[in-house]
Amino acid sequence: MTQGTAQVLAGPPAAAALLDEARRRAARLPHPPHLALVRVGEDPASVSYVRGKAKKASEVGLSSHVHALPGDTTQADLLALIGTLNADPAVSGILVQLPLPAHLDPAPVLLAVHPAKDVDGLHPANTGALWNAHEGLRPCTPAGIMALLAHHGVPVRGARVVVVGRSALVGRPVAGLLLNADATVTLAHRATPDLGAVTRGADILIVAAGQAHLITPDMVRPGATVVDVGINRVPTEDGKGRLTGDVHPDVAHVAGALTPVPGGVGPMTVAQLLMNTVIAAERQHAQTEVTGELVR
Ligand SMILES: Nc1nc2c(c(=O)[nH]1)N[C@@H](CN(C=O)c1ccc(C(=O)N[C@@H](CCC(=O)O)C(=O)O)cc1)CN2
Repeated sequence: MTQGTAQVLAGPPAAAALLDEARRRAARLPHPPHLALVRVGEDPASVSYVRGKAKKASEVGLSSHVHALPGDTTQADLLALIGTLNADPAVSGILVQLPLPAHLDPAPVLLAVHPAKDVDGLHPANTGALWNAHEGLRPCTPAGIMALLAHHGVPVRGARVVVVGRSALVGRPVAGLLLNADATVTLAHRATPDLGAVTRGADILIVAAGQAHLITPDMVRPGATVVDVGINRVPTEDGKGRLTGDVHPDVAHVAGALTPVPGGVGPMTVAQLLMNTVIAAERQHAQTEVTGELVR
């Protein structure tokens, strides 16, 4: 098979729409929202993602600062920086780029971020709010997936959705968002027996398993919408490597619609982060107007 037939659910136009909204809303605030980007060490992917976030922030009228800490930073020093950023009224949002170096424990770090500044939506106060359908900040890639589906007119309400992958960053929260949107959700993972039998039941299949080409055409219901969250770098003959998703390219011959990799979900992650920063700034502005301080 050489040519795809599925509709391409492109990320850039959906991300541009989200960024336009972030720009419009940021301009209505008394001060530009400020995003603190915390990176520990020099992991090349993290360096590139954080640089991209800062660049996009300035494009939509947000200020940002990259706090680049050395790779041997201690847990105590990282927590101290987060404490300083929490207490700084000029900081609207804090993002700690993941993964952290192996000697650091991410759980206490994510717990230390003030929930009102947690623009990554990973603090338990925000994940709990998500699961209870209460107001809170939502994780960027999952919220970005919802925005991508909405932008391309894919209805979620009443759909049978299968999510493959149960990570805290994508699988679990996207399942929660889909439930809140009245989808019927199945959460599958590497221990799910006969994964294909489960995925073939999906009207919408969301794959965030971190395994290149895990999903093959025989695992997809004809006409289904497939969202590929995987970003896997595979070797090429020229040694440069190439990005590929968790979904085999031949799935394009079976699916009704498919997100590409690159150029699908990835750009939504950054756009949603900036939208979250604007939402956080709006809520902080509204709260300090009433109470004079930010209440946890
Ligand atoms: N604290 C967080 N850490 C990480 C998150 C996150 O949401 N919060 N997500 C990922 C990495 N990530 C953002 O941080 C991210 C991944 C991919 C893209 C993206 O636009 N990808 C492009 C391809 C980029 C390339 O060529 O390498 C695409 O898919 O088109 C943006 C952000 C892990 N860490």
